[in-house]
Amino acid sequence: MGIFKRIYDWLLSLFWATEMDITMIGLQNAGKTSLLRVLAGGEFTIDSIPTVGFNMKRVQKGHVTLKWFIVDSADKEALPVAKEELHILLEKPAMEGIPLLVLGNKSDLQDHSTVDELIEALNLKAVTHREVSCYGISAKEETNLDAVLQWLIARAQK
Ligand SMILES: Nc1nc2c(ncn2[C@@H]2O[C@H](COP(=O)(O)OP(=O)(O)OP(=O)(O)O)[C@@H](O)[C@H]2O)c(=O)[nH]1
Ligand SMILES: [Mg+2]
Repeated sequence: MGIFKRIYDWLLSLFWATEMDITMIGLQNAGKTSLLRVLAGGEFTIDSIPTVGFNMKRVQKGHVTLKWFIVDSADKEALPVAKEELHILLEKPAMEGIPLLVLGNKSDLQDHSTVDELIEALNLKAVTHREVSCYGISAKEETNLDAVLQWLIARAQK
C-alpha cells in the first residue's frame, strides 16, 4: 500500500473516531450522497438515486458544529442558485460564527470551475465573521478528500 493511501486511510479512521457535528448542504445532484458513501468506505456509483426529502445531511457525531456546502463545480449554470442558497443560509442566526467549508465537487470533469472561479461565483469574499475555506474535490476520483478530512479533524479538535 502506498504512503498516500496509508495517510488517507489514517485520516479516514481519525475522522470517524472524532466527535463532530457536521451539516452537509448542497443543491440537487451536487454529489452529497456520493461523497458520504466514499467517506464511509463505499464504492462510487455513477447512477446514484436522488435523495428525496433530505437535502440536508447531518452527520451528528458530537458537539463541535461545522458546515460543509457542496457544489457541482462542473455545472456553471447552478452556481448562481448555489450562491443565493449559501448566503441565505449564512444569514441565519444559528449559523453565526460557524466555520464553513465549501467544496467544488466533480473536479474530474473537464469543464469544472477552479477554486478561484468558485470563490468569485459564490461571492465567498463577502462572507465575514467566520472561517471559510474552499476546496476543489472529486468524490469519484477521491481527489483532495485528504484535505477535507484534515480540515474537519483540525476544527473538531479545537
Ligand atoms: N464525474 C463525477 N460525478 C459525480 C461526482 N460526485 C457525484 N457525481 C455524480 O453526480 C450525480 C449526483 O450525485 P449524488 O451523490 O446523488 O448527488 P446528491 O447531492 O446526493 O443529489 P441529491 O440527493 O439529488 O440532492 C451522480 O450521478 C453521481 O454519480 C464526482 O466527483 N465526479
Ligand atoms: Mg443525495
